[in-house]
Amino acid sequence: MAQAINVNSEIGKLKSVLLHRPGAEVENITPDTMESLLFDDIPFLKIAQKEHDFFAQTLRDNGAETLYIEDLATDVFAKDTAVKDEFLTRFLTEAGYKHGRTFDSLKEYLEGLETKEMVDKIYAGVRKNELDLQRSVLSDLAGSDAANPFYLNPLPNAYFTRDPQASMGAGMTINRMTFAARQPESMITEYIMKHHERFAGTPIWRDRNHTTRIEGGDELILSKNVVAIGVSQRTSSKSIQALAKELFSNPLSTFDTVLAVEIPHNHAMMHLDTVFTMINYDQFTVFPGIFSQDGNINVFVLKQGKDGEVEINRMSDLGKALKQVLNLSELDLIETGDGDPIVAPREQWNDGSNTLAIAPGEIVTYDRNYVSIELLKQHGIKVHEILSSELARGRGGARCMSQPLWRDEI
Ligand SMILES: NC(=[NH2+])NCCC[C@H](N)C(=O)O
Repeated sequence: MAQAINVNSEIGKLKSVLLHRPGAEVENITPDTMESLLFDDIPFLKIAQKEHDFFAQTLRDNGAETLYIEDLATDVFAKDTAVKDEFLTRFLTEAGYKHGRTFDSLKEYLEGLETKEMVDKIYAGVRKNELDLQRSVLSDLAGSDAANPFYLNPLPNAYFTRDPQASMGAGMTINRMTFAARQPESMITEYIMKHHERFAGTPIWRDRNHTTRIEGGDELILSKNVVAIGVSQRTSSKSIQALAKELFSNPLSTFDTVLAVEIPHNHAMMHLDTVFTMINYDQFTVFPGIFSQDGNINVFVLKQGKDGEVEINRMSDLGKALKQVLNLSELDLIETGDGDPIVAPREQWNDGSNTLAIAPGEIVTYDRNYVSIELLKQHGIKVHEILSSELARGRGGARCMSQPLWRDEI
């Protein structure tokens, strides 16, 4: 069985990447649902798609195969109706439907679609006016359920393929997402990893069947041995400790160190990769707002201890911790917005730190963050600028919108 995933760094030449093209789900956001759907505005889909296509073409032009998760899901469900049936049953159950009239009608509706159309509908959501269902129970007539125009909510965050899963070495984590708006996304990943022949035999370091949460924006592969994970609004320390234990004990894993980095818990900095990314052997982007007045930050170095336990060493200097775990004598922390008190928060908000390295010292990032871009160039980084006016309204950048499947070794 060929190895499907190989991600042992953040900077190795990007050869294969998982994407999702924004679809109808993005225009199924309303002002009332924007916040619960984790968006800060409603993108204009046509432009968001053009921008995403430009992003994907930039990756292809620089040697990466672009795989779309909706196509992989279609492959799986078109090939095996029993798997499709099981998926729909679990998907509807997780959406809160018990077996009965609505459950049966929804399942029949989705099963009646061509498979690709069904997958698009799973992402887009199912509106109540798509089914002619008699509403005979009170919850259909009054209260929050009645007010919701959807039987199945849209999944507008799906184009941020970084988060519901995380490639790590030769394996993957399939993530228990924090908010209900995104939890269904990783079920699609689960079915692809389980049933798509391309991923047969891929080790799963942690699956989504947990109560403690973790999201891929917090999971950075700093080297073959070191993973950095954010303690953030979206990832709990319990998940990090459990994943570290798995990585240290699983014979298929090469990881022996986890760097847990505690960042502010808020929407703007929801994941570690919104404030910190690795862009070269010894160069990183960093948003200065994650440090205290005296430049400190909570960093915990987790290593294999005695009897399978995890040993934890606390540090307060990110640079020192990175030098220690990566065996670097020097390093270059490049500040978002050149550290300016106005520019830095503005460009961090629009993902100026959320860069995607496609090779050592070569990144893709949103064109709008021109102060950060200028500074990166001054530090010798090759920058590919991508369009961002509509995509950025989802509060994610180039790293958020990509899940590497294969990177060349560095
Ligand atoms: N890796 C990232 N920074 N992902 C950004 C995801 C943005 C998305 N609206 C959310 O709140 O989940």
